[in-house]
Amino acid sequence: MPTDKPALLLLIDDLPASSMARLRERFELYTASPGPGWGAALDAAAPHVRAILVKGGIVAVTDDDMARLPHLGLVSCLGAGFERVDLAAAKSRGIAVTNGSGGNSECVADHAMGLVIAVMREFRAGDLAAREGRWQDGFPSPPRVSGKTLGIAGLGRIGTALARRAEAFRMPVLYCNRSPRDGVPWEYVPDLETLAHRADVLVSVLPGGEATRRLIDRRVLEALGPSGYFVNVGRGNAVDTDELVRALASRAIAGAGLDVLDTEPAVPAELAALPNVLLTPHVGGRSPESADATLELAIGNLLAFHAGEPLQNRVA
Ligand SMILES: NC(=O)c1ccc[n+]([C@@H]2O[C@H](COP(=O)([O-])OP(=O)(O)OC[C@H]3O[C@@H](n4cnc5c(N)ncnc54)[C@H](O)[C@@H]3O)[C@@H](O)[C@H]2O)c1
Ligand SMILES: O=C(O)[C@H](O)CO
Repeated sequence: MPTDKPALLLLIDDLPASSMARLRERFELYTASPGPGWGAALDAAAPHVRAILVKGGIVAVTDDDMARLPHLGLVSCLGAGFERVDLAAAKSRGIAVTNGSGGNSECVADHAMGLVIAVMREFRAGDLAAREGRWQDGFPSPPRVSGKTLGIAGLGRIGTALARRAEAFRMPVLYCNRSPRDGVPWEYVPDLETLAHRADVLVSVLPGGEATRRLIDRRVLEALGPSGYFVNVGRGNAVDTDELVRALASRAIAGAGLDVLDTEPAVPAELAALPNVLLTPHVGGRSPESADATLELAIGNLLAFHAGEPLQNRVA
C-alpha cells in the first residue's frame, strides 16, 4: 500500500527495535543485507528509493549498487565511518554522501582516554594479580599518566574531544593531521614519525580507507620507543598489525590499547597472546547516547534531503 512517507533503503540489519520504530515512523522502509538476495532486494527498492541508510564502515556501497538505484540522491552513513562507500562513484553520479561523525565522538574520546589510562597503569595485569591472590607481589610501578605528552593522529571531532580530556590531565598535546587546524591551542606536527618520537602516548583516530592504510608502520612505532604507548580508536587499517605485534613482543614499545583491528572481528593469535596489549571489540563509540545522536543526525539529513534543504556532515 503506497504511503506519503519517503522511501528509505536500509542496509543495516542490527538496529534495536526502538531505532527501527523511529525509522518506520518517518519512512517507508526497504531493506537489503549483503548476501545472495542483495541484487534482487536493491532492484525491488529501485523504483521507490532516493536515499540509503548504511553503516558505511561495514557494508560496501559500490558503483554497481548505485547504478541499480536510478533515483538515488543520498547515501547517509550511520556512524563516522564511510570508507566502504565508493565516494568517487557517488560524486560522478551526483549522489551526496553524509556521515554521523560527531554523534559518537564524546563516547569514543572517553573510551580512548580509558584505554590510555588502562594500558599505561596496567589495569589488566593488576586485575589478574588481585584475582589470583598475588596482591602487589612483584607488581611493577607503572608510569603516571598526568603530565605525559599525548600525540593525536587525526585531529577531527574525536581527536579534539580527546585533547580536551587530556588537558585536564595536564598532558601537553601534539597532533598530526592532513593540515593544521585553525583555532586550536595544540601544536601541529607535520609527520607521524616526529609525532611518535615526541609523544609518550600516541593515539590514532585516523579514518579507514586507502589514504590512511598502514600509515602507522615500523618507523612510527620505533620512533615511539620502548617507553611509549600506542592506542587505536580510529580504524585498524591505519596500522601495520604485523609490525605492531613485533614491536609489542620485542618491547620496542611498552604497550598498546586497541579498540579496532584491521583483521576484525578476527583477533590474531600472536596479538591475543601478548600481555602488554589491552583489547576492546570496536565498542569505543557504542552507548545509548551515541546510538540516539547518530540516528537523530541521520534522520535529520534524510528529511533535509527530501525537503531539498542543506545537509550536515557531507563527505561527498
Ligand atoms: N572505535 C570506534 O567505535 C569509532 C567510532 C567513531 C569513529 N571511529 C573512527 O574514527 C575516525 C575519526 O572520526 P571523527 O568523528 O573524529 O572524524 P573526523 O572526520 O571529524 O576526523 C578525522 C580526522 O582525521 C584526519 N585525517 C584524515 N586522513 C588523514 C591522514 N592521512 N593523515 C592525518 N590526518 C588525517 C582528518 O583531517 C580529520 O581531522 C572515523 O573515520 C572512524 O573510522 C571509530
Ligand atoms: O565509524 C563509527 O562510527 C564506528 O566505528 C562504528 O561503526
